[in-house]
Amino acid sequence: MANNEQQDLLNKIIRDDSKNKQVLLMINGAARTGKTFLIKLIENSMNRSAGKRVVLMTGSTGKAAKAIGGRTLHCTIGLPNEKPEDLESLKSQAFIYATTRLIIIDEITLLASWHLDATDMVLKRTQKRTDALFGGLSIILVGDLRQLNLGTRANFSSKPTTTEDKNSN
Ligand SMILES: Nc1ncnc2c1ncn2[C@@H]1O[C@H](COP(=O)(O)OP(=O)(O)OP(=O)(O)O)[C@@H](O)[C@H]1O
Repeated sequence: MANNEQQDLLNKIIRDDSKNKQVLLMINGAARTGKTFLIKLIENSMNRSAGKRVVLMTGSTGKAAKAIGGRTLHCTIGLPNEKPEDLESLKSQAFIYATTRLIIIDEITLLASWHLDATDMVLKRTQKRTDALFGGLSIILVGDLRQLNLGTRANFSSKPTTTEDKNSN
C-alpha cells in the first residue's frame, strides 16, 4: 500500500491526467526511499484506470530500464551514442505507442542535458506538436540528484579534452 506521500502524488498525477493537463514532474530521492515502488504504482494505476497502456517506462541505461520492466530512453527516442554536432539534424522518430500519454524516465542522473533536449525535439516531431514541451506528452523524471558527480560528468564530452580546453575554463 502506498504511504501518504506516495498516495498524494499519485492522486495529483491521476487528477491532472484526467483533465488532460500535461504532467511535468521530477521525483528526486535517495536510495531506498520508494521511487521504484511509486513509479510502478503510477504505471499500474494509470494503465488500469485508462483500460490501456498509457504509461511508457524507460531508463537511462539498460540496467535501469530492466529494473522497472521498461526499455532504454535511447532506443525509445532513437538517441545516438554521441551528441550530434547539430542536434536539429537528428532525424529520429520516437518509438512510442499511439496510446502513450506519460513517459517515465528513471535514473536521470546518468543522462546528459542534450539527451533531454533531443527527447524534447524528437517527441515534438513524433507528436506533431511543436508548441508544447515534449510534444505535449507527460514526463516524469526520476533519480537521486545526490548521485550527480559534476567533476566526473565534465569528462563525458564527446570530443577529447585537451590541456588547452582545460586551461581555457
Ligand atoms: N509504500 C510502501 N509500502 C511497502 N513497501 C514499500 C513502500 N515504498 C517502498 N517500499 C519498499 O521499500 C524498498 C525500497 O523502495 P524502492 O526500491 O522503491 O526504492 P528506490 O528509491 O527506488 O531505491 P533505489 O534508488 O535504490 O532503486 C523496496 O523494498 C520497496 O518495496
